[in-house]
Amino acid sequence: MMPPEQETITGTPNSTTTSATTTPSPSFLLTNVNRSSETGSVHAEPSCDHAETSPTCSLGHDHDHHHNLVLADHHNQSAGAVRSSIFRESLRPVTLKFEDVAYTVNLKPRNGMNCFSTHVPKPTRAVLNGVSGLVRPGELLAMLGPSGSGKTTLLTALAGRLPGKISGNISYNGQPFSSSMKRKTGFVSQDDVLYPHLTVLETLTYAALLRLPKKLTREEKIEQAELIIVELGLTRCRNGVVGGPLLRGVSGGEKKRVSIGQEMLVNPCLLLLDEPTSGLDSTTAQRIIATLRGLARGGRTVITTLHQPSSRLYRMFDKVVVLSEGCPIYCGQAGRVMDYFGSIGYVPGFNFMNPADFLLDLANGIATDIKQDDQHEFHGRLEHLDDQNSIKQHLVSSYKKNIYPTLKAEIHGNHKDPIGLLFFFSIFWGFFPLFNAIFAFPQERPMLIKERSSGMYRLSSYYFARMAGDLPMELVLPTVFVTVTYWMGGLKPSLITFLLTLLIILFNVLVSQGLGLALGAILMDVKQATTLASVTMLVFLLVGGYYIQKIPAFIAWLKYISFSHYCYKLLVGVQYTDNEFYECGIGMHCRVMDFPAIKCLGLDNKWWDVAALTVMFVGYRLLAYVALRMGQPQ
Ligand SMILES: Nc1ncnc2c1ncn2[C@@H]1O[C@H](COP(=O)(O)OP(=O)(O)OP(=O)(O)O)[C@@H](O)[C@H]1O
Repeated sequence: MMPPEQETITGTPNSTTTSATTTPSPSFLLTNVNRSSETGSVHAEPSCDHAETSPTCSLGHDHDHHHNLVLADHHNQSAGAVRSSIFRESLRPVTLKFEDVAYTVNLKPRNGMNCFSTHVPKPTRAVLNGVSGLVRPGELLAMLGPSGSGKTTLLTALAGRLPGKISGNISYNGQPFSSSMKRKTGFVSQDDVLYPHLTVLETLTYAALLRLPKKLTREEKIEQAELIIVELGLTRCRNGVVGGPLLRGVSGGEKKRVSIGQEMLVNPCLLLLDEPTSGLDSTTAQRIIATLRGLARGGRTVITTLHQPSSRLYRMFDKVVVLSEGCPIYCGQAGRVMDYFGSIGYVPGFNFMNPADFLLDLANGIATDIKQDDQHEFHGRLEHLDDQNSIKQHLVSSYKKNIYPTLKAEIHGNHKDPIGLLFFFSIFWGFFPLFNAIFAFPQERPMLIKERSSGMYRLSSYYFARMAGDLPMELVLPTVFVTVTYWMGGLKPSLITFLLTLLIILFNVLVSQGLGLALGAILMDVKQATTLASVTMLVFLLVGGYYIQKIPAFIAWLKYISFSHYCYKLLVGVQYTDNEFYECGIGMHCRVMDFPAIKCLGLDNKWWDVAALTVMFVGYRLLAYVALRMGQPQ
């Protein structure tokens, strides 16, 4: 059972296996958590509103990486500050999925070919061939590949700007490209399209005046342009002319940032950039990628093509797609490429090789080194080791075999979400005793009247008998469900975790039953009680914390009276301990309790949750009893 796609973001820094929604469930950690908890370095500070999250991770012995993150964080913070002041319109997160994208172009017939002949097929060329991927809000995806591998074509297709017929599926929050999506998409082309005679300030101001919605005043639009200048570090050259081939103007990096600024003005949810760092020195390139990462961390979906990023740049990407002659050879977490290619027999020629160089070599069919253990098999498989085409073919077929099925399942959301399933079953299983209990008192009116005349209301012996009768079922079925759920999730919980999970679900069942008794006793009308119970359960479910994490303030208090909320908190709480870590980036390990979707829940006081459930367990029954004593059963 998956939650529906949500607008709220409580993203994760590492989400290969996260849900296909914009809200990764805590289940993501169950398969990624480092149970040994030996990892030294930890980060902190994820926020419940990922849109403003700025994770600061201290890293395992990696100075460069640390430097990158500090730089990125600086940008994140400034990006966050500017966003909060200028972008009053909320950002709508976009999850972009593309599956089996293929694009073929017709080539001009060669001289001598008879164009009018119906027998000679028109020459065509497959520019893209079965490219798939998934990018969530908060993620920065880089497309890598040699020149002519199809990066720009794919980027243009994702921006909804590619003419001609594209086969495959491209969806934006599950919908095809639309005019409203177009308004939310920013596209920065490889060549900066700017007026050379305008200054940086004029360029951005005019763009703001022309592109921002009419409801903003002129002053507000100008203010936004000014803020973009600050955010992109263009203050020093704000009055310099942009320049062009015949007019010396600002530097290439500054020009590129002006182009990005033009798109940022409209606060795009989806930002696509074609080679934003081409021709720039590595520091400027790093600054631009850090800005993009900051924009992504602010809740945007950012995709960029790059030619040859340095290893420092590479480490800033969340995901990469690697293309070789239009075919994908890798799509997934940037930090896992070495592991993946190592697993299929390709290792870099020397230690500490830039992963981007390694990937580009592979995409060109150049395998610098092949693992000793795989040599034999490899020689058998390929006729000539230096045959670049064979290497490419092998990489493409390995992708199809190893990556594509998982990616496809992720795109379709067919992944396992054990906590979600447990929560769903606990709620689902709570419905039966709830509605069962509703009938207990209204159906017993005659007996209750009799009891009343004798001066003693009991909680119905009939009810007790039935509860006892139902108990085996109510115990056995949750046990089966919990076992099946863990089994389906591929997890092997400890016996304690398993028993605690079971206990929580049973507790939830009993509280649910108490609510049914109370409603039945208060209303003494099955129809009314059933309706009220359905509405109450729905509200409790929605504010429980699984489906919606950022509940509007005016109804947020409802979670305190929702037993589903406490049940969910405890269910999540028993799966993890305080000193567990998960991999939240390359070489980074974060505390599980700091995972945004978990931190939002606040699992620090589990005993309070148990106490709240106990109060409800007793309270509902007490309420039922009082209602029976005070009520007037006729
Ligand atoms: N409309 C078209 N007609 C003919 N060929 C095309 C067309 N569109 C793309 N191609 C070809 O498809 C291939 C991929 O082009 P694309 O611009 O996507 O590559 P790229 O990976 O972005 O290259 P670069 O890194 O050099 O920008 C190129 O060989 C290009 O010539």
